[in-house]
Amino acid sequence: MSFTGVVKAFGAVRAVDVIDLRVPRGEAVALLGRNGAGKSTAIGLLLGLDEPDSGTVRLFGGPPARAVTAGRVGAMLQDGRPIRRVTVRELLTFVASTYPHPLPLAESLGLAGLTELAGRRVDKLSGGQLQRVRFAVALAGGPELLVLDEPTAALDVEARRAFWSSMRAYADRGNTVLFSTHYLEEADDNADRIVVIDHGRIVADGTSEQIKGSVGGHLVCFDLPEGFTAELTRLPGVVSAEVRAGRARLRTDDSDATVVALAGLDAIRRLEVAPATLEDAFLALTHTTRDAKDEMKDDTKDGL
Ligand SMILES: Nc1ncnc2c1ncn2[C@@H]1O[C@H](COP(=O)(O)OP(=O)(O)OP(=O)(O)O)[C@@H](O)[C@H]1O
Repeated sequence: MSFTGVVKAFGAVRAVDVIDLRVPRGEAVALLGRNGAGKSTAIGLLLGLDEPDSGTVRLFGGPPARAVTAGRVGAMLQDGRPIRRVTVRELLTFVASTYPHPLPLAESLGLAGLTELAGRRVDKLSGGQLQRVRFAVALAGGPELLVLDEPTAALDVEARRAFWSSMRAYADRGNTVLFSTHYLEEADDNADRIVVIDHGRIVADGTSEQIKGSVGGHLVCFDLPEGFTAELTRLPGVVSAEVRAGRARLRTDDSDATVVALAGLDAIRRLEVAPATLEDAFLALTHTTRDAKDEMKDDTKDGL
């Protein structure tokens, strides 16, 4: 799957603002971004639901519509109302019949945790159960690429855990999975690779460890001593620093060197060293780009 120089605007909003991305077969990729970052738009382009203004999207070497028509892609999108008066089994049997190489019904029911609910009417299910039906519909055709837009949004803890274990089992068969989520720990636990989008652009792309490392792999926190004058961002390893209520929070890619330097400055007060979480990295990445953009806008305003 590939995006090359892809742009998609809605009026003045550049929802996707030059994306280049290549995903090889068999990878499980998480797409992260704040509300309105451009995830759903990118997914729509990938599925051929929308055309880019410029650039190209390719699926299995051809246009998305060809791969979708050939039944090679399964998608679980955010909306989609249930069809009335059919049972889960009837719905999945029908969907599977439209694909050339569907999964056996028992398998899609099992993977989605719906075996017990097969005889129930789709329009009588709870929100979380319906979400599992959407997952089963996405799997029914036995797709080589599974695209999931916020797949766990309505699921309770247990259903969520079961969902990820099924997703991983499906990816382990050599299938590609692309999912968006706002639950960062889910991306951390379940993706081989994480792509962070902000304002329609890719701001980070790598394994969870690489992304955490790119913004400083550890956080070093300490109370600033009276009269401390050293410039925090010049300390060894420090990538960024902030001070709140007299307490310094340093992001560092070499916490040992940072702590040794602080000791040399006799600055150790209530010291804490912790590995950065994906959430720390995400906030650092998305705030930086927003602030940079806002500053640019302000500069432009000043210039006018
Ligand atoms: N059909 C549309 N018409 C006009 N603007 C749109 C349309 N679809 C998306 N947008 C705008 O494009 C931007 C990206 O939206 P998109 O839905 O891709 O974000 P997202 O990352 O999926 O957000 P969320 O996490 O909230 O689902 C937003 O500013 C949104 O308002």
